[in-house]
Amino acid sequence: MRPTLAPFPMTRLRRTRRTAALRALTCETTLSVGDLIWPIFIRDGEGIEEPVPSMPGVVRRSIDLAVKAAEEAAGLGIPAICLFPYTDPALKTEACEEAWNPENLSNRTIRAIKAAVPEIAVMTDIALDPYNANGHDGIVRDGIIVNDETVEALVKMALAQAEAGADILGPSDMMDGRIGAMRAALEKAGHSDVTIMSYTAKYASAFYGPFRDAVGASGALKGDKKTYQMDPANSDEAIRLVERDLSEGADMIMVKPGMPYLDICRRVKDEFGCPTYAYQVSGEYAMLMAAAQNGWLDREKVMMESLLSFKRAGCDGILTYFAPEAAKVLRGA
Ligand SMILES: NCc1[nH]cc(CCC(=O)O)c1CC(=O)O
Repeated sequence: MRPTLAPFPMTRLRRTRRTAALRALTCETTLSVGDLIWPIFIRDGEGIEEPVPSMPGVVRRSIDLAVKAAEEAAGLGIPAICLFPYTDPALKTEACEEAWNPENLSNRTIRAIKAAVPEIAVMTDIALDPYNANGHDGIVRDGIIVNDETVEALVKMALAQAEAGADILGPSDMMDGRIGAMRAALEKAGHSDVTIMSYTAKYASAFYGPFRDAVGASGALKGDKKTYQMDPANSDEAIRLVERDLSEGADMIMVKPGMPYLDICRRVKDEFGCPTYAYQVSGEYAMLMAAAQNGWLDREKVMMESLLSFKRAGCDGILTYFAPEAAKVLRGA
C-alpha cells in the first residue's frame, strides 16, 4: 500500500491529530482486554503468595490462590491464564518423570481452576525445565540435549495436561517434531479440541532471567539453551519454523521475547496471517517496573504503550504479567 499525498500545504498531516475526536477517528490499532493472556507462577502449599524479587508485583501462588487469581482474571474479562510451576527441587530428576505425573502441581491447578472458573481458558507450558535436575527443556544425555526422546516425554506431558482439562497447550521446548507428535497423540486420545499455541520463534534470550528465578530453574541450569532456542540474529529461520509448526498442526503461533522481536511478529503475521501472539517476558516486565519504581518512567503509560506496540506489529494477543493491571486500565476501573 502506497499513500497518495498532495503536496504541502494541501496536505497537512497534523490536521487529523488536532483534537481527541479526530485522533480517535484515525486510530489504527486498539488494545482490548480480550487480547490478554496472564502468566502466573504456582507453588505448593495453601494460602501462600510469595513475592518474586526480580519481578516487583508478581507472586508465586498456592493452588487455592491461583484459583482466586483465575476468578479475578475472569471477572476482568481476561480470556486466558497461563500456568508456570515452581517445582520442589526434590522432585527434579534427570528423566523428568514429574513432568507427566497426572497429580503434579500444574495438573492439580488446571483441574482446580477448571472446576471453579470453567469459562477461563487455561494455558500450560510444555518443556521439561521445571522438572529437570539440570534445568534444561530437554533430556540431557552425555551433555547433549536429545531431541526424539525429549519429544516422547513432551507428548506424555501434553496428554496429562489435556486430560486435566487444559484448553491451550504451550510447547515452549523448541525440539524438532514436537507439534506433529503432540497433535497425533491428542487426536488418538480423543482430545481433538485441545488447541496448541506453539512457542515457535523462541529465542535464546537473556530476557528470561527473572522467570528462571521465579520457577527456581536458575540454579539448576548448566550452560545455555542455544542448541534449541533461536539465535537472536535470525529472522528467516523464524519463518521456516512457523511454516513447519503450522503444517504439523499448531493452531496459534508465538514469538518470544516480545518487544525486542516486534519485527518477527510483523513478518509472521504478514507471511502466514495465522493467529499470532507475543510473550512480553519476565525481563521486559522487570525492566519497565525497575524504571517505574525509580520514577524514571510512568508505569501505566509505558505498560499500555508497550502492549499496544504488539497489536500494531500484527499480534492477536499478548502474554503479559501486566494483564490484570492493563485490564483494569482498559475497563476504566
Ligand atoms: N521453557 C520454559 C519457559 N517458558 C517460558 C519461559 C520464559 C518466560 C519469561 O521470561 O517470562 C521459559 C524460560 C526459558 O526458556 O528458559
